[in-house]
Amino acid sequence: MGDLDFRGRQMPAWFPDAKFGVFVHWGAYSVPAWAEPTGELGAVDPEVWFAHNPYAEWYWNTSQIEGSPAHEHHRTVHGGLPYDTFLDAWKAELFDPAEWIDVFARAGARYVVVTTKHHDGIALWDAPGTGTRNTVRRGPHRDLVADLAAAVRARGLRFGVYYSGGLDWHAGRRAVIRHEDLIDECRPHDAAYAAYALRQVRDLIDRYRPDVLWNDIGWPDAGMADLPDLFAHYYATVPDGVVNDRWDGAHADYLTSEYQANRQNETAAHWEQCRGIGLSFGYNRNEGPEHLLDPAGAVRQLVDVASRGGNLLLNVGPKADGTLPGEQRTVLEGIASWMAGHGGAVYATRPLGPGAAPSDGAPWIRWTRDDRHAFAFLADVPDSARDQVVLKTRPGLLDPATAVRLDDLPVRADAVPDGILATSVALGTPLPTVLRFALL
Ligand SMILES: CC(=O)NC[C@H]1N[C@@H](C)[C@@H](O)[C@@H](O)[C@@H]1O
Repeated sequence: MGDLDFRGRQMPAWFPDAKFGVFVHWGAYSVPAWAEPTGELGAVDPEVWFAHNPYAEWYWNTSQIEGSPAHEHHRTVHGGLPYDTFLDAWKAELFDPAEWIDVFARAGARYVVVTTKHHDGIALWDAPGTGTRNTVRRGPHRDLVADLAAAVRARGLRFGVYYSGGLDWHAGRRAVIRHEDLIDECRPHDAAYAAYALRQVRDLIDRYRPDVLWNDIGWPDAGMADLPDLFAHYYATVPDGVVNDRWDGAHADYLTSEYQANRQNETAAHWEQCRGIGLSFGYNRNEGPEHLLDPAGAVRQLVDVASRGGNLLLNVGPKADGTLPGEQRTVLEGIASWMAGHGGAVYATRPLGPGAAPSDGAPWIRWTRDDRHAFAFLADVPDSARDQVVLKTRPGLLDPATAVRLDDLPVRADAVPDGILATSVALGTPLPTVLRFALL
């Protein structure tokens, strides 16, 4: 990742301390809210990915692919109408930004990143150059970016903007049929689009002062020379802002992975894994419980990422009417109740590093640390273990006698040859139990 003139720029502590953010993908695509729940990015054959795209926010593209189920769905259910019809049908009549952010804050999110313009080219603010192709002039008739920025900041959370710099289906490109299309064929790279996109990102910076600048897919070739000034302007406007890595290699404060894709980025000094609660970022009416993380799964995703030094950006796909889908809200509320008693073992921690081994099976074990303590997260301890588990640690790392459970239930911890034998109750639950030890 080639740093431009920002060599040696320090990562603001708030970002790695935050550990947990909520992503919001909300757009005209939330009206059809239709995709095949095929599988996770990185686990589905790229050859079938685009025609059977589980990302409901890709509806315009998927429905253009002849022979795809989405194409058939669009023809039979929506009469093959132009995609922008969905913008006018998007009313957001029940949208209550403060209510959303209350759910996200209680779940323990420390930052919220919202789509401001996704690949469909429709802006959620009165973006320069979009004419009426935005939510202020049509559909919701609201500056949704401003509404969300205000609600996020009123709750003391950090606010970030997602912008699709690399793909804009209104910039006159054909549908993405296969992965290599994403490089050139289907992406706008011309000077006119580069000026258009630059003007919009500068507008986002100047209007909303976002704490996170989250670009996606890449940046137009003709606009790469604009980026040093853009980032300099951003940092001058938001000194402790952070920039992600999807600018075609121009610059990054941190690297990103997405579901199972780009996992190699999770070894960087600073990184963030993004994924939906289900298989899609935009709301997909075809997703059922079998496609979604359950609360324990979401908590363990967060703990696993935090234990390896990353942040989890977990996505919520609101419905077109502005309500949060019940099944997604349930997951967030499950995270909330666990984080209420255990967040202190996640926030502002760092990987414990060598000397204490995570597990890759049952029991599920992860570690974090702060300046004075090590935290062991245990889940799925088999019944046969009778609520005992050996935590593999090196001698002299931590003091077993100082073991306490963060939920105040009793625990016994004894030094054994390859670590610590912890004995307690209900270690077999899917939701992690957390033990705290003093570091020696
Ligand atoms: C790895 C990659 O380029 N992903 C693009 C992907 N990012 C997600 C956060 C969603 O916005 C998808 O719709 C988008 O295509």
